[in-house]
Amino acid sequence: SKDNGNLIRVIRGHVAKNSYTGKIYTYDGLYKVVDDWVQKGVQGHVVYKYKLKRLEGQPSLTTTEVRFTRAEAPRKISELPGLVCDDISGGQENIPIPATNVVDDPPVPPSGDCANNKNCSCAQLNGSDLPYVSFKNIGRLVEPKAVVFECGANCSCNRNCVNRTSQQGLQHRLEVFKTASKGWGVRTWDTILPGAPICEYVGVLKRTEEVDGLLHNNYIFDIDCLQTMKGLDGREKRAGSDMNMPSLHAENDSEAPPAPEYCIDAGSIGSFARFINHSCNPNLFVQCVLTNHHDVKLAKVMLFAADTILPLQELCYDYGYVLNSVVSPDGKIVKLPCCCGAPDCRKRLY
Ligand SMILES: C[S@@+](CC[C@H](N)C(=O)[O-])C[C@H]1O[C@@H](n2cnc3c(N)ncnc32)[C@H](O)[C@@H]1O
Repeated sequence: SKDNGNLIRVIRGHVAKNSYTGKIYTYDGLYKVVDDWVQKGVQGHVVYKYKLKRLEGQPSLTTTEVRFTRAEAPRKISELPGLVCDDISGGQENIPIPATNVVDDPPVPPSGDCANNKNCSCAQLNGSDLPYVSFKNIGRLVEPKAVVFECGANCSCNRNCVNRTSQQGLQHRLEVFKTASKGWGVRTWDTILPGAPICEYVGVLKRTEEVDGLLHNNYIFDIDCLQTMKGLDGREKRAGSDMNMPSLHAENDSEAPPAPEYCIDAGSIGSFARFINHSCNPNLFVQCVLTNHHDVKLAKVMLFAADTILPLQELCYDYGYVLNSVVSPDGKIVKLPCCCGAPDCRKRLY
């Protein structure tokens, strides 16, 4: 109960003799013992009880704190009111240390998240603002970028830093399903908001020259930040680019950017991302992301939501092939009809 704003509580247990008249720290502050007595417990045992008065001059208690201190500590981290971080240690401790904030509106996490750190060098590489905003603890990409510079192993922030959005793993419930005309596809069970991260395109990292001419491998993704930036236009402009991308190819600015040197082959090993189909009117877009190094040739390839995607909609992105660019060993152009069904479908993938 409260007495002139100072909490009075009764606790059971033992208090060391020399601190009997002294002060006691509990979950919710500093107390003075104002009374004590002994009772018989229900099973006949002796129970020592102490009446404590919260010392004045401490910050006033909020209702949430009072409720919390009267109950057991919460069993699940996800149920903590005002949860701003699941584990402030970023997985470094054996037991996660959550952080809560029921004071600020909106609640902000303690430092360790670059959202509050104007000195974050990774954040600065992205321009003046962070590439992501946090919404309900999920980062969302504000706008497509040539490349996103995320915090990584060399940064002091923790695993939950908003500038590590692509490293947070799957955020939505998805299903791999058989489509009528495109083989397997992927659809969502949850509403996905624009800019939300979907997944990384995962597979075996290979040199593009190793896979050139492999017509029967449909799961190869070139690591091509130029195309990422400009969509289809990027690759078409490769031959004579006048694009201004100083951060990507400052060394040979006057020359056309080189063809992608590396690709990700999900033909034999990969994640569900390999089942995401092409659409000429996609709801995902491709974004190159750098986390632990700054080599754009080896950027991570991520898929982000381009739109609000409703439950049971199929996820798809633009594969970005240039028409007539796939040629068989005997020199014939290989064509693949598109079944995306978009009103403005280009009718062929390549
Ligand atoms: C990366 S895989 C996607 C998963 C594939 N549907 C499966 O069953 O494994 C790419 C292949 O899927 C098919 N595909 C993807 N999008 C398509 C589309 N819009 N129209 C027709 N086929 C498509 C093509 O065979 C393409 O080579």
